[in-house]
Amino acid sequence: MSTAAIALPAVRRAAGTMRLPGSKSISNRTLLLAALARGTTEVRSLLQADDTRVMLEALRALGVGVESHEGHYRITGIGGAKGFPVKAAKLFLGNAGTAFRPLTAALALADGRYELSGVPRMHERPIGDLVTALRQAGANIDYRGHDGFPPLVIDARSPRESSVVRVRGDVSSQFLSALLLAFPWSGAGVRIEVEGELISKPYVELTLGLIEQFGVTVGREGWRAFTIAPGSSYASPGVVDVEGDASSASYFLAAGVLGGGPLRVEGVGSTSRQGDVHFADVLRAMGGRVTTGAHAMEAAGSLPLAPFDLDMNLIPDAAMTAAVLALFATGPCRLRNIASWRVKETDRIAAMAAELRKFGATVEEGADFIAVTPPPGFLAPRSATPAPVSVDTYDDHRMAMCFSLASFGPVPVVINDPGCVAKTFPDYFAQFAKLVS
Ligand SMILES: O=C(O)C1=C[C@@H](OP(=O)(O)O)[C@@H](O)[C@H](O)C1
Ligand SMILES: C=C(OP(=O)(O)O)C(=O)O
Repeated sequence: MSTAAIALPAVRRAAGTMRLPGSKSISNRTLLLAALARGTTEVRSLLQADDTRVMLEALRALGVGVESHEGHYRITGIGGAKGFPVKAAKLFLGNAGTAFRPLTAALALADGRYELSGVPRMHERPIGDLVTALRQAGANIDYRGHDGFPPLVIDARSPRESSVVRVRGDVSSQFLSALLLAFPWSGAGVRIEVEGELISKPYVELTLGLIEQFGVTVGREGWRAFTIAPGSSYASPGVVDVEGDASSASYFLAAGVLGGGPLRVEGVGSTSRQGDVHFADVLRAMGGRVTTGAHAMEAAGSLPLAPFDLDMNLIPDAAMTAAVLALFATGPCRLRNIASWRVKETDRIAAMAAELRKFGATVEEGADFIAVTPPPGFLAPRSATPAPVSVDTYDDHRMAMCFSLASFGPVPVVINDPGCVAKTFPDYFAQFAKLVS
């Protein structure tokens, strides 16, 4: 169900401090690892949003012990067991890639019958490369709708000795992350070979770092192959503090640059493995001033912004923020190597192009790039009664969040269905309103 549109007031200034919500990627990885580990894990500062809610509900439905108290969670792992306590379940996973892909891998190595489905868009997001890889390890997975896409039915794994699994890495890094997360739990040794150029590499580093925190070291040959020793198993580290979400930080850091600053985000900084902390470099390339402490970042700047032409493959989520910033640049900007945008919450290349054009930008799109020539006059002062631009959000939280930055321009902005931010940042618009004027 869609939510009532928000009319954003014209803003000029952005300054202040905000605490970031927990990282989506770390939250869902930690929940699954805690569920698979021996022992109890206390998870602090977990992201409270749709993507983590579906993961928590799925784990509960599978019989994993989940207790919550004042925003902290205690997960009692299933440890040495090679299956989940509940042997048959239907799991609804919304549009959460970080729940759907890793749970598919874990359940494919288990011993029950599970049906996994999501929202209609999730049923258009590819999963075939992961299923193909898991079948090499004896997984019994059937497609309920179209081949290569959810929904899926997973039955108990057939024992198979093959210890090499090949997975394509050029559609989503989540397939490789899913295999890396699940195999140590199965206890079977495996060598995972990556075919094609792996995209979104920092997310795999994040996976490896968290696996290590749960006591398993993965052997690796660069980005081409990863090995998990037979007899591996996860052990709870006791407590995990989830750091702030670096992708969510991108909107506020960008606001700090557009609106003077200083705007400080707390919860993520230079100690983070999240690739999107490097969005700071993109802001610097556009003329912004960004400083990075161990667990906080601060941005300041002024208009106009310098044009950019950048490969965004390592930061596909924060890259959407950069695309909207192109409206404020003094010349054409180009975002390259972003083919994965086409298979995310919506076709983000098409959606971004359509909405930027509403502001008068000239946009060229290709299979894996978007080029934006800013609209003439976008940096001019607001005229007396400009007509508002109504932004469609395509049930994509990032479309809603990044287009809030257009309110620094010369026209009023209306964001349609702003409630879609619930996927990763339910109170985004309230936080944004507190920091801009
Ligand atoms: O592993 C993860 O946590 C994620 C990986 C990325 O997806 P792709 O690997 O499909 O680019 C990213 O866009 C997504 O928001 C989260
Ligand atoms: C691509 C995204 O989500 P998912 O984890 O569902 O892939 C995203 O949050 O931008």
